[in-house]
Amino acid sequence: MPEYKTKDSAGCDLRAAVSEAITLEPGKRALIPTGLRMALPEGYEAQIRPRSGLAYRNGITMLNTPGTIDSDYRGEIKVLAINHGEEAFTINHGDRIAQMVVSPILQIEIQQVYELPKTKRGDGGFGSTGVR
Ligand SMILES: O=c1ccn([C@H]2C[C@H](O)[C@@H](COP(=O)(O)OP(=O)(O)OP(=O)(O)O)O2)c(=O)[nH]1
Repeated sequence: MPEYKTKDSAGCDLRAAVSEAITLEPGKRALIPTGLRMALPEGYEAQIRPRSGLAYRNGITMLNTPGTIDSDYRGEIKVLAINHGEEAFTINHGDRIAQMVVSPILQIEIQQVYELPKTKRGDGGFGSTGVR
């Protein structure tokens, strides 16, 4: 059983738990099992994120990044990997394919209102402030 801890780094690595190697052709995606199930305390979530080295070198990221693991989820944690690179990439059993970060969440209740407080930005977004 590999160790999963976050003492010296923000995320703990997630390893592929596959009976057979999976080859991701360019542009293709796959759900990769990790063999992990967990019970997060209420008020926490886990995020599944890419490893930057795999992203940089091989174009392997998570399609839904950050994937959300709910505190009431008891199923196997899976990684939705996608190959954005130009070459096929093979994932073998035990490979570190992603990382997981656990963080507290704010539990909120959304209220419907007819007016919002004014700000300088207002409706501006999506590049409204330019690049310089
Ligand atoms: O990368 C991921 C994302 C999600 N999950 C699992 C845990 C999570 O708690 C559950 C549901 O995820 P999400 O809420 O993102 O999916 P949804 O499409 O909204 O499905 P649901 O209707 O089941 O909430 O799927 C994973 O194992 N890996």
